[in-house]
This record gives sequence, C-alpha cells and structure tokens, in this order.
Amino acid sequence: MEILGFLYASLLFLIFIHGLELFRRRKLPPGPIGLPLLGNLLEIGPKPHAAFAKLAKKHGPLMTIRLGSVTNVVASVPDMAREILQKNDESFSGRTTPDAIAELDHADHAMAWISVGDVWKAMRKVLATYLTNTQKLDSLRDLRQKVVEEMVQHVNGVSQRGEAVEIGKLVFTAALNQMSNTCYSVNVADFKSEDVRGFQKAVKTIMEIDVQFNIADYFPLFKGLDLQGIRKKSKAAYGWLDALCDKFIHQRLRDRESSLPRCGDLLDSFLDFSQENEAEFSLKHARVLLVELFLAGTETSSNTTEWAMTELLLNPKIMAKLRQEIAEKVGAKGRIIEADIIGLPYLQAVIKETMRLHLAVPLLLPHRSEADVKVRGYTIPKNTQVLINAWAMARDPEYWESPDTFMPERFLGSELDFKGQHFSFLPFGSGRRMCPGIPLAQRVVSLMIASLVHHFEWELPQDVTPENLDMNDKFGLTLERATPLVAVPKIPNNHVNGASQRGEAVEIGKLAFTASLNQMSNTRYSVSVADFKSEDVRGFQKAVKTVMEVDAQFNIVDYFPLLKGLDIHGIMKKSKAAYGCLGALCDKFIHQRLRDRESSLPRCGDLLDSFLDFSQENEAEFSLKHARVLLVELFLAGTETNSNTVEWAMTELILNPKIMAKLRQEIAENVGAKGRIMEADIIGLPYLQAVIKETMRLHLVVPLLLPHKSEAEVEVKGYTIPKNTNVLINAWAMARDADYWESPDTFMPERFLGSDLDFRGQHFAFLPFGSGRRMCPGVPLAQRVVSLMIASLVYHFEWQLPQGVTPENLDMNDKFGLTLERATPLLAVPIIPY
Ligand code: HEM
Repeated sequence: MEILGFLYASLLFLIFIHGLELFRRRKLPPGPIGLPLLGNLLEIGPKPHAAFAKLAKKHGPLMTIRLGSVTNVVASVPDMAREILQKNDESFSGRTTPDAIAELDHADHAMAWISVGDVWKAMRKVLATYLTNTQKLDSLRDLRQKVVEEMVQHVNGVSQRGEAVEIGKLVFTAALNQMSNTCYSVNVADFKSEDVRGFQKAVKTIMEIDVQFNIADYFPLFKGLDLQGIRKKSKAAYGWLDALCDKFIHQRLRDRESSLPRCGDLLDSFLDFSQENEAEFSLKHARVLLVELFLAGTETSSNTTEWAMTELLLNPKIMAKLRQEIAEKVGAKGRIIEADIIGLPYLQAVIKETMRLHLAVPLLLPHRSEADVKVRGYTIPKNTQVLINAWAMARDPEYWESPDTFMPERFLGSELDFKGQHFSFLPFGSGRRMCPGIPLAQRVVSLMIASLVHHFEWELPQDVTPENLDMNDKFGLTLERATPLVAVPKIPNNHVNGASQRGEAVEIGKLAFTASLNQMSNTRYSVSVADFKSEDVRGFQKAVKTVMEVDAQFNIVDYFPLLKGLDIHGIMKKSKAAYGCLGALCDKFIHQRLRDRESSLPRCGDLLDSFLDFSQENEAEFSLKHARVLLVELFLAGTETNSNTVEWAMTELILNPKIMAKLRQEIAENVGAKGRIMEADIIGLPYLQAVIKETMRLHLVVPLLLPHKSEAEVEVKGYTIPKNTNVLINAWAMARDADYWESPDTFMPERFLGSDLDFRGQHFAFLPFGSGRRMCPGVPLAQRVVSLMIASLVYHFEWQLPQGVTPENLDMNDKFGLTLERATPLLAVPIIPY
C-alpha cells in the first residue's frame, strides 16, 4: 500500500513538473519536451551540432532545447541567425561562462567570456589598435613569413627522408610560433621536437572542456563539486599557459626596468596601454588576453588548414588548379609573399569552402540574452543561452547546391564572404561578438596553405586511400579531425633538391651529362638509361669521354701512316673498348626492339622505330649497321657537348652572381604564368640565349671543330692547298681574338643582346657549331637541351661554391679533347630558395 502511495505521488510530481515545463515554454519557441530533470540531454550525444540540426528539422528553425535545468534556444537557419546576431545584437551579446573556468581569472577577465561593458570594449580596442588593423598586420608580415619559411624548410627535410608529416601538428606549430613571435618576439616551439605537444595538449584540453558536457553547467546545484574533474583539468591546462605568459611578462618588466631596448611586439604595446589605462586594462587583463590569443588564434587556424589540406588531397584537380594560380602569382618573385597571395581568388575560394564544409567553431561561442527579447512572436527570457548552429546552415541544401561536396568554384565571382553579412555562412560569427581575428586568421591560413601547396606535391601514406581516409570530426569548441591527417610531401625536381636538402655539393658536369644522356636515350629508345643517384652513369661518361679524348689525342699512327696497325700508345685498344661499350648498349636496344616488332607489340614511335622503318625500305644505303653506328654517334655528339656547355655556363654564372640574378629574373618572369619551366617559353628568352652564346664563345666546346680534309687541290688567298690536306679551323682563337671582341676574356652576355650575331655559321668569328656543309646538324636540339638545363638549374636553385673554394681559387683550366672540358669537375651546392 505504501509503495502504491509512493508511486502515485511520484506520478503526480512528474505531471506537475511536466505542466510547469509546458507553462514555462508557452512563450518560448517550440522544441522537444524531453525528460523531467534531464530535459533533452540524452538526445544530444557526442555531436551536438549534428543532433541540433536533426531536431530542427522536426521542431523548427528556432527551437527550445532544455539541457538539465538550462534553457537553450537554438537558431538553425540564416533568417533566425539574423534576428539574433543583427536585429537583436545588443540583447543577445551576453555570454554564459562555463563552469570549467569558474575559479580562474579567465572567468571575469577573458574577452570571449565577459559581458559587453567597459572592460570588454577596452580589450577589443587594444586588439584592433595593436594587432588586427591593416597597418599593424602589414608591419608584422615578415615575421609570419619567417615562421612559414621555417615550416617549409622542415617539410623539405621530411620529404627528403621520404617520411610522412602530421599536418595538424605541423600547422599548429607554425600558427603557435606566429602567435608567440607576434606576442613575445620568440619561437616557443620547434618543428623537429616534441615540445609543441605541451602546448597542443593544453590548447586542445581547453577547447574540449570549455564545451564538454559538464554536469555543473546544467545542474547548478552541483557547481563547485567538480564531479567529473573538469575544473581540475581546466586549471592545469590554463595554469600551464598562464605560467608561460607570466614568465614572459615578468622578464619583460625586468628588461624595461633595466632600460633594455624595446622589442616593439604585442607585449610591449599591452604593457604601455596597461600603464596608461590601469583601471580597465590591468596587468591581469593583459595576461589573460595574451593567453586568449594563443587559444583563439592557433587551434582555429591550424584546424582550418588541416581540413583544407584534407580536401585538397582528396580533390587533386582542385589542388592542381590552386597550385597553378599560386605559381602564376609567385613566379616573378620565386617565393611566396603574403601580400601577393592574400587576394588570390581561387585560394580564397578554397579557404571559404573549407570553412563552409568544416566550420571551425560549429555553434559559435554560446550567446546569452541580456534581457527578455521578442523574436518572431516568441519571448526569449533574460539569461537564456542562445546557440547559432552555423554548421547546419553551411550545409543546408536550401542555401547551398550539393552542400556536401567540396566545390570552391561556388565562391568564385560571388560576393559571399565571411564578414558576417551572409547568414548562411558564419564561420566567424556576426554582430558585436563576432571574431575580431578575421584579418589575421585570413593571412595566416592563406600563407600556410599556399606554401604547402606551392612547394610540395602531396600523397596519402601507402595504406591510406581516398576511400578509407577517416573524414569524421570531433566536437569541441573547434571542430577538429577525429584522426590526424598524415601525408607525404614530395619535392618536384628531386635529385638536386635532395642534394640541397642534405647540404651536399653536386658535380654539375655529371648531372648535366646524365640529363643529356637520358634525353638522348628517351628520344632514341624511349627509356632513361642512367639514374641520377647511382654511379652507373660513370660507365657511359667514361666511354664517351674516352672516345672524345682518343679521337683528338696525338696518335703517332695518324701522322706516320707506316705505323698504322701497330697501336703504339694503346689508343686503338682504348677506343675499341669505349666504342664497344656504347655499341653493345645500342645493340641491346635494337635487338629487343626487333623482337618486340616480331611479337607485334605496340610501336614506341621513337627514333629507333623510325630508323628501323627507314632501314627496311632503304636497306642498300641505310643498313642495320648504319642505323647502329648513327645511333652511337648521336650519343657521342649529343651528350658531352651539351653537358660541357652547361658546366661552363654554370661556372661562369656562379662566378658572376649579378648575371645569374639577371638571368633568374628573366626566367622567373616567363615561367611565372605556368609555374614550371616549359621549353617553349624559355627557348626564345634573349638573356638566356645571350648567356648560352657567351658561354659558347668563351668556352668553345669543340675548339678546332672536327678536322676537315681537302678533297682536291684548292687555291686559298694565293696559296695552294693540296688534296688530302688536314684543315683545322681554330674557332677557339677567333672567339677570343681582341680584333673581333671587346674585352674578349671577360664573360659578358650583354654583348649578344640586341645583336644579330648568332651561331648559325654566318659569323665567322663565332663558330661554336662550325659552318658550311659539315656544320653540326644538332644545333636546334642542342639549343633546346642546353637552354632547358640551364634555365632549370638557375630557376629552381641558388648556387654556392663548396667550403674552401673561392671564386679566386676555382680552377678555370680546360682540358683538350674533341671537346674542351673543365680540367677539374665543377662542384657546387644547390640551395632551394624559399
Ligand atoms: C580560422 C580562424 C578562426 C575562426 C574560424 C574563428 C572563429 C570565431 C568564432 C566563430 C567566434 C565566436 C563568434 C560569436 O560568438 O559570435 C570567435 C570569437 C573570437 N575570436 Fe576567433 N576565429 C579564428 C581566429 C581567431 C584569431 C586569429 C584570433 C586572434 C586575434 C581570434 C580571436 C577571437 C576572440 C578574442 C573571440 C571572442 C570575441 C568576443 O567574444 O567578443 N580568432 N572566433
């Protein structure tokens, strides 16, 4: 009987509570009724933004949600957001302080949590004056640039080791150092060390607990009991950041007492302002605001960048289009400058689209009504917590076409932006509590994304595919990725980049020889025969060099025909071995190709295919043997000549930094538009061509041309040259003759500018390719190959002589052979300009 009575009384109590709830709600917007005491708490789950969006579909765009004993009004469509943040901005400008920070200075000093009043106004004024106005931001530009350059250097190293990068940690470190440099003029974290985890942990803890379900926030009776240990966690995390900040403040105060020079950073400005306005901006306010900037400005910016990189990795076409836009802008300068990229429309569209799809602060910060407010016929009582579900609006198909698709194009040519006037897109909020950090965030995020995209190509790690990449988010004050994004950076132009990263010198001749060789072998056989990293290339280089040497070497047999066949110097033996090596390689390709043709494999369409076709049809004058000899000859003629010219050109450019800079500028201006060197663009560049001509003049690769022989008796200027006479043209001497050249020993490309002097065999003081019917047939090919190699080396790298080598002691001797090569190989250290 007693039990029945108890049950009956409980039932009556519940009915009473329910009635009370209905009465209290009669003027509030509709919403799910929920359970007694708990309200709708059980309906919310770990992703409140998604749960609210679902409930709004049933209960309407402005709904009431009771969480424990706290009444919340949630706005889920742009119209309602406008009512709250614009029309009734002042009335809804309050905040509810989370219990997590109740015991800390931050509760009544932090700009994000205090009510709008004199102190709040002073704080916003301090920020606007000393940090976020355009002039101030411009003056801090170099500092942001420096931090991002450090980030790029770090990723270069990672790329070189073939490792993956945790993008979130990387960009968090960059955002952190940007803040710490702005505030205290120091880096507080190192990209290489794990130190940054201390910060990341403190910041992430705060982001989590400030919005974590805390029983004390919903049942005020439990305030102060800290049943979940949230206050304790919060105290530890804020304590960590406060202590660091205190350290900087006290050190600075001591420095100021000792009259040390000012740093001119934010801390200096805050201390000045605090001295003059002690009442509304005490030292404590300064300290809290500095910590707040770290909190507000690091995780938000780094999360946005991490999501942007996630979407770009999943959408390679968008990544390519963005890279193209950045390259076009950066091209002329060769490095990313914040002022250049900030206004790029596609970059800004990518950032906006990231902010739309992955809203960093999905429910904004909770607002609170400062008075009873009428909204669309409902009455929202004073002290109601008001949440704006910006996340739901940014994904609502009513306002966005294909809302779940990442499509930056939707922002192109549209005036839709994040300045708080378009209520379907509120990544920074709107109205008087709107984020004051927009201009800073925009610069930081733009610079980080542009640098990562411009300098690297990105791949997912081996075991991750676009299909299985985790795209879940984790709710907190900011909406971060549930699992960190890990990606592998690849540097375009790998070989020299690698050396640069290791700080090693490159043997330019070997490098250029390998490139020439592979260009030749690809044209002839559709394969690369040499690898930049291996020593294999030495075998080829040795064979080619040997042929070049022995063909021009003094050979007693050449001058005393009686001795023919005796091979006194062993030259014939050497020659046979060298030609044999090249011939064998050529044979291998020919036979393989003949087998492929028999098996009806598809044609490669290369020179070898053409030679075989031609040989089949013209067997008599062009047999397989002719084809083989011609192929070997092309290797001989087209590798060492090109690579020697490149090596000499680089020698002169390193010795003449002004010429190198002028050339780099010319190339950059032309490459800019495409972001990579295209042969068609650079081939006609006048200064590049002048540098090549001047190299060919001063370092004539084939100094005596190939020896000619008279085919009959010839009269020349009154002399008779008998048949079969060896005729040598000393092109080298003519190219350095003071009668024809001003300051002939000086490297002066300008002499060719605006002049029609060229190497096509019509200007007899300048015959690098000879003239007449035996003139080099490879001029157009050589010009392209050499132009491309020099332009690539100069555009992508700055070059230094190795330690111990100075321009004065660099060996400039040449070594005579069929080609005139450097007596000692040129070694130089490539440096990647940022
Ligand atoms: C991608 C980067 C960022 C995003 C998405 C973001 C977003 C937001 C949002 C949504 C709010 C709340 C607005 C509201 O409640 O109506 C906010 C407030 C705030 N943000 Fe940002 N923010 C970012 C970067 C920054 C930076 C770099 C700073 C540093 C200057 C900053 C400082 C603040 C402060 C102090 C508040 C509190 C303002 C107040 O209550 O009066 N934020 N931010």
